[in-house]
Amino acid sequence: MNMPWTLARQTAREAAKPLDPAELALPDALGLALASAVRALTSQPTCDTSAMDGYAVAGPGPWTVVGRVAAGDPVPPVLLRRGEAFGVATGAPVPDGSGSVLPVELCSIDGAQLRETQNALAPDDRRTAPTPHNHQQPAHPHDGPPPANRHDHPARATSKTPLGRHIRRQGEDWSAGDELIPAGALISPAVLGLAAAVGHDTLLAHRRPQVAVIVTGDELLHTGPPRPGRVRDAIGPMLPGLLTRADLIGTTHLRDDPSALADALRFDQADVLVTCGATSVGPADHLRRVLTGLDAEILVSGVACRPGHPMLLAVLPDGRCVVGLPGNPFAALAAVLTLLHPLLDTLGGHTARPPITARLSDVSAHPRDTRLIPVTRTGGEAVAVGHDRPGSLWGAALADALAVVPPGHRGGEVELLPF
Ligand SMILES: Nc1nc2c(c(=O)[nH]1)N[C@H]1C(S)=C(S)[C@@H](COP(=O)(O)OP(=O)(O)OC[C@H]3O[C@@H](n4cnc5c(N)ncnc54)[C@H](O)[C@@H]3O)O[C@H]1N2
Ligand code: MOO
Repeated sequence: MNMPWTLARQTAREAAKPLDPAELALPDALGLALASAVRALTSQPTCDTSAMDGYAVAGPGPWTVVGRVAAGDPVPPVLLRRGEAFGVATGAPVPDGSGSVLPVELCSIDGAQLRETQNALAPDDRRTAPTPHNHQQPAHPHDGPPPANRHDHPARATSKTPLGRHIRRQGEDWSAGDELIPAGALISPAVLGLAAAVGHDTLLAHRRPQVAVIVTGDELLHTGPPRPGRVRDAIGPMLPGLLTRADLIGTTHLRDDPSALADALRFDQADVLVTCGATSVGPADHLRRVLTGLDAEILVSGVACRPGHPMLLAVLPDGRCVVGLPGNPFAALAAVLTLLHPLLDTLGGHTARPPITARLSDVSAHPRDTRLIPVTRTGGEAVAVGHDRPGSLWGAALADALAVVPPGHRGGEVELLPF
């Protein structure tokens, strides 16, 4: 009895536990899943900071320039008073008492005398340091309103910087201890950059699953054109690009020989063994018998879907998983998306991918089985590309996803499995 498609996918997702986490240098964590949340080690900015090259000013102009601070300098140990200005670089700390920053192109300097050449400051920006009771919100054009109560810099708690134009307020992006990215999230290039920005040198990430592939079949060729009785292996070349959340540590090509298959399945360096072919009931289809001989627990033995119904998922006594892909290449792709991807996501500690959906019309559903149909997607519409016989990857090669068409579906939204 074939298992319903949604249950098969859920079973694959729950077939294993996430692999052990390790503390990894940032570059080594790319593409893995976070085993613990990324938290900020400091506030950002760590102090009130200029967003422009120019002059921090206090009160209305003209102003007298009393000093200069560059990016990389500590907070200037001065309190800016009405009528005073301080040269600042983008990213440099502004002195206490700064009302706003006047961009260098909007002012003129004559000796130490600074004037606005255009009306760069809003009336509110010409203020001096407020008391904590009339503390203003920042008006930096690139930033939204800051969260409340972000003044956590102990040394500056009594003389808070006035918050004016082009001043990025201490802690306006985040405070020390804030959770920025949850556990289970994919460590993308931007996550690495963010982790570095908040002070991390390493991240705790789940180990990437190690996958070994076993391609079986007396009839398979690995070079040159197919001919009567012989077919080119299409699954071996397809698989590496589908293993984006795993390491492919080896590919073995076997004749249809049960003892060779059993030996290959004893390879203990892999967390997951992916077999290709031998899932069916023909005389050379040994996979189920071999797994039984190895005392494997077969969790999924056939799925109510087209193509790919003989697909299989088993767990060996030592916890390694076996995913059996049917020999027909498009059926093998369907099995990768149904069983292998959810299993690898779980082993790698990734949270479930949010479902992607699109409207799909003009396809006929099957009365009992889920159909997996190659589609292209434009906006919210999916269009079937055809050429979807189980032995042919033509349709899949033209597509960017498989649409999941449940039994009896009468049109409307369907889930898409991108690849
Ligand atoms: N009596 C039945 N026969 C079959 C059934 C069934 O229910 N009852 N199911 C059919 C379906 S559906 C599929 S899918 C296949 C699955 O077969 P196997 O997993 O056992 O694979 P093979 O028999 O070895 O090969 C099937 C087919 O695919 C070609 N093949 C195999 N490996 C590759 C490869 N790496 N690259 C390209 N093509 C490959 C092979 O030459 C065969 O043509 O069983 C049906 N039969
Ligand atoms: O799974 Mo088979 O026909 O669906 O290739």
